[in-house]
Amino acid sequence: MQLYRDLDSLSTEIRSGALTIGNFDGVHLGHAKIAQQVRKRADEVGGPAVVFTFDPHPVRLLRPELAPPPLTWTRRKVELLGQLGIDAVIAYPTTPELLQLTPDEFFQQIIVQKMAAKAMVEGPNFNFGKDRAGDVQTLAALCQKNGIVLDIVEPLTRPGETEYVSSSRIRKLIAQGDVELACEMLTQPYRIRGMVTHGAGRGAHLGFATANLEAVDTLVPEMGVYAGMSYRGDEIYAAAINIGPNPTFGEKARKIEVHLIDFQGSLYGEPLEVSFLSRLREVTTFPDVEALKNQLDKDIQTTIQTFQNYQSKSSRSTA
Ligand SMILES: Cc1cc2nc3c(=O)[nH]c(=O)nc-3n(C[C@H](O)[C@H](O)[C@H](O)COP(=O)(O)O)c2cc1C
Ligand SMILES: Nc1ncnc2c1ncn2[C@@H]1O[C@H](COP(=O)(O)OP(=O)(O)O)[C@@H](O)[C@H]1O
Repeated sequence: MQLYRDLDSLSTEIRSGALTIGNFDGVHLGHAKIAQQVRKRADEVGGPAVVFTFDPHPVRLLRPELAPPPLTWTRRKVELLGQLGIDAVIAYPTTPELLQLTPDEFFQQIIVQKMAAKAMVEGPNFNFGKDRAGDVQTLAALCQKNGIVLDIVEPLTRPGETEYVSSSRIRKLIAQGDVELACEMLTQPYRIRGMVTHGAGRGAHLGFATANLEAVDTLVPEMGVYAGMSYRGDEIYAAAINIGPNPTFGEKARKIEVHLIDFQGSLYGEPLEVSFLSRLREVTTFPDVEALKNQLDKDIQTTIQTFQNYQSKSSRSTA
């Protein structure tokens, strides 16, 4: 899997393939449906399967106050799209000049000249060019004129639901703490990353050392205690996560704390990734430290169980 950040250094392997343009934030099941069609068309035309995405999202430049926190950082998006059979991702720098291109100019300069696309795949609500003036009808006409195959893939709806799976819907679920339902709509459990910094130095004494995460650049779930996993390089640990203050100790600041089960050692200064499987409970004020420790014991047991269930479910689905 290749990540490109401009179109000048594009190797020829990136040209003449099947292309989709979009934000792909979170990489959910609807995105997977599009990626599958891109893969199929790429094989038919004998070229690469390519995702073209803007980095940062245009809304971040045009209306920063409206830009929601993203669900994925670029490298993670690339990783997830790679798992769906995509060969290359272009994370194109969003510049004011680029946003000035009319739909026609964008199509000619990017899709035809730079990418030489042979096939395109989009959803029905695709817009492109200055002021989002181009839509799927515009795109269909341009593709036809240039001999490019175009598929419009219907948005994915889960069985029994009417609202389709979307990044904004998943964003809402995570902001409310419903990481479990979000997980069912994503191709992988929701993940954040951060750097481990020093906290109050209490955790180890309690018998539950917690890595405090800072510099998280994507959406942080609602406050609460969660069961999940933590990734330290190639190592994976079951992890009990606390997002919130430490009211038992009179601390009001929101922290993101991760206890890695069966890990010993130092994590200070390291990057750490954490994913969320389920929300266990609210952050509570305990009458004393003993009561907190008893509850932490229970949280850890539930986390181990949740982790094991997840692992056996994912090994069944890949078997
Ligand atoms: C899984 C988990 C759940 C927690 N739940 C609570 C809680 O409900 N109430 C609370 O006051 N602190 C809770 N804590 C936070 C501990 O109070 C905190 O980890 C401890 O004070 C250590 O802080 P330090 O890392 O700054 O030293 C929780 C921590 C973990 C790992
Ligand atoms: N199982 C573990 N989970 C999380 N952190 C651990 C673990 N074992 C050791 N550590 C280390 O201990 C630190 C946390 O200890 P703690 O006493 O809670 O201090 P702090 O308040 O500085 O976070 C982590 O940042 C990490 O370097």
